Amino acid sequence: MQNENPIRDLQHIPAALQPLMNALCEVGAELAHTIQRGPLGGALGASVGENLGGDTQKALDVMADDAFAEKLKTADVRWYASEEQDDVVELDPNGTYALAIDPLDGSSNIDVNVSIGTIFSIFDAKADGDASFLRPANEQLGGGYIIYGPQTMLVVTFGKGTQEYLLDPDSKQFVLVDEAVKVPQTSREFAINASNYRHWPKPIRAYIDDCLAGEEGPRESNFNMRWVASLVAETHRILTRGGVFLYPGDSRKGYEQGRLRMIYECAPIGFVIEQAGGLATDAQDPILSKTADKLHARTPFVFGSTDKVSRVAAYHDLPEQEVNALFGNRGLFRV
Ligand SMILES: O=P(O)(O)OC[C@H]1O[C@](O)(COP(=O)(O)O)[C@@H](O)[C@@H]1O
Ligand SMILES: [Mg+2]
Ligand SMILES: [Mg+2]
Repeated sequence: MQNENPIRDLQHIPAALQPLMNALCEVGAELAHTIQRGPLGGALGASVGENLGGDTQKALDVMADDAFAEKLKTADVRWYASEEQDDVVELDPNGTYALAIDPLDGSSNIDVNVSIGTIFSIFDAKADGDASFLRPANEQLGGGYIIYGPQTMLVVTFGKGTQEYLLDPDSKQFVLVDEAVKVPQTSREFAINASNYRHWPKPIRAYIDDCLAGEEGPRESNFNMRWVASLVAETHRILTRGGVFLYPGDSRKGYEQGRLRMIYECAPIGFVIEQAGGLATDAQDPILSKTADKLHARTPFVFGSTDKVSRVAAYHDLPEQEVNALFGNRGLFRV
């Protein structure tokens, strides 16, 4: 499948970034096809190694990484930083851009036919590879993701709102379907891996306790819970119907800063969410104000509808006796 322009509607994409975006989408469309063929194309979920973050690499992780790195060599990209590579790789010494990527997000869902994705972040290239990425997230030129689900979609921002494109299975082109995506502000859903409850910091436990207490608790309202275990799928749901996502730091060894990686997961998702009118933090401070201190650095991550993300931050400012109080006594948050 070859299309001269994998993206049909280019009007929201800065001209200089169009070759890069077309390259990303060309590989994205090919990956969507590979994923749809599933086991007919080989054992996509087979374990093939381990990356620097200690995660098992699946065949599709490596396949996706190879495909993006190869295609981006001819798309004006100088520096390539991938979840699946230990160090920054130089693709084109004359390239203008630095691209960070999670080639395949939600790897644990490959074999279970649940939505997975690709997350990417674009900076202008500096002379040094590492320095091109170890900088404030608010210097991103663009950020977004491709979700491979029942529909394959591109969601991206270049700092002027968030746009959404659908891969048309007939024309095999990404077609603009929403030029100003907005995070709904009214929602009663939260997403967190609740199996880690006992490891969470107290303010996170208190926030979730109060959601679980429902109508009888200080929120005086019932909540619903979701956990897909694909960051792209959680993001897409929150962009569509609001809510809040939390992956906090916790007391497990290696999880002090949570699980998600700053440069190629949290920074671009935070950019997309903020441009859609939501908020993204490290549980307290804006994610876009943060700078990673190393390529694969992790960070706690909370994002979604503004009031909910602000409330999570506010729980961190509660006096000790309020955080420890049973929900019925957490007076500050009644109503
Ligand atoms: O298995 P856990 O701890 O619930 O973590 C799930 C999270 O891990 C991730 O799968 C990490 O991404 P990768 O699959 O790219 O490593 C996220 O998509 C997801 O939000
Ligand atoms: Mg990921
Ligand atoms: Mg990944």
